[in-house]
Amino acid sequence: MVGEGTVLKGRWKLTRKIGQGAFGEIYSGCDLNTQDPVAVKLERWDNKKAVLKMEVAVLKKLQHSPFACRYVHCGHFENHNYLVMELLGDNLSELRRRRPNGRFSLWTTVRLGIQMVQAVKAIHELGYLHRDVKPSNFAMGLAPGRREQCVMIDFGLTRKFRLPSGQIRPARDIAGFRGTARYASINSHLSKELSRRDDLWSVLYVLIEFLTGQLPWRKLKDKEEIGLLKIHFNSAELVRDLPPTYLSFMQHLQALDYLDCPDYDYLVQLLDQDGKVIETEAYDDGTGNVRFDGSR
Ligand SMILES: Nc1ncnc2c1ncn2[C@@H]1O[C@H](COP(=O)(O)OP(=O)(O)OP(=O)(O)O)[C@@H](O)[C@H]1O
Repeated sequence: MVGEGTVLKGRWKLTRKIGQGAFGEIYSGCDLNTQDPVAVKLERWDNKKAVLKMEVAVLKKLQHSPFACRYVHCGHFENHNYLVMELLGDNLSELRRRRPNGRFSLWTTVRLGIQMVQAVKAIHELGYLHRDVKPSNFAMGLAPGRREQCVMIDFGLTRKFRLPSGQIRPARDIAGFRGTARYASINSHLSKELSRRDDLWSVLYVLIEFLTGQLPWRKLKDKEEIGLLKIHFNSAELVRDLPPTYLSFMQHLQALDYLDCPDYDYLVQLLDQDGKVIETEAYDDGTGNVRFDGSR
């Protein structure tokens, strides 16, 4: 049995189970050689939806990016494949739920939003779509110097959108739903082939939830009903109570076709404008005490 207390390859000790996903289990642990904290993701060999090998491949390619979890090691042990990586802090879903009214401040949302767009840009530049952008797939760094870093995790649903020639893969007529119902794009609900714009639709839904504490379809369980409500709200109404930035963000995504490359820098600039306004207010207000944890 692999579980708490197990030592993988005489080096990585599993200390505590910290996550249970559809495809595997996550443990916090320790590198017995260096005493560094680590996280270990385990996947059983008999899992029909084995994805860890692909996840490792994408993670290794993303190591140049500060928005990716640091890769440590991978291997197999007693009927399991495993991935050893940097131990991160709480994921953004847990952090939001702990805030009053389940909301982050505009300041925190701006900081997180900019990093999420940059993380998505980094994976797209490699030729992959993430296809499951959601708050629990981002976590804050724990290591010194990484504490304000928002890190993308879980590459189990990624898909290459470029051919070796560099061209975009032709869209399949029916691709099926991919992602998580609350945050998936309308295209995913319509079973359309996903492209770069769709990861950013998920970012937009996440940011709306961060700011308002909810999405209009939060109470629905049925994927089809959620899709219909997203279509109903595919208008300015969705971002009615938010800074104008969010309407511009949405309009940029609405204008993108399957093949189009999103203007990531424009989206970052939009979010940054709100950040600048808040900084000015913080200065005027004499506090200068802006924090990253949603306390403003
Ligand atoms: N490196 C890490 N450090 C700390 N916690 C992590 C790490 N990787 C994952 N987790 C935690 O475990 C949870 C599940 O991880 P992950 O999404 O990679 O697994 P999964 O099996 O693909 O899950 P799901 O089916 O929910 O997408 C994350 O939401 C996060 O809270």
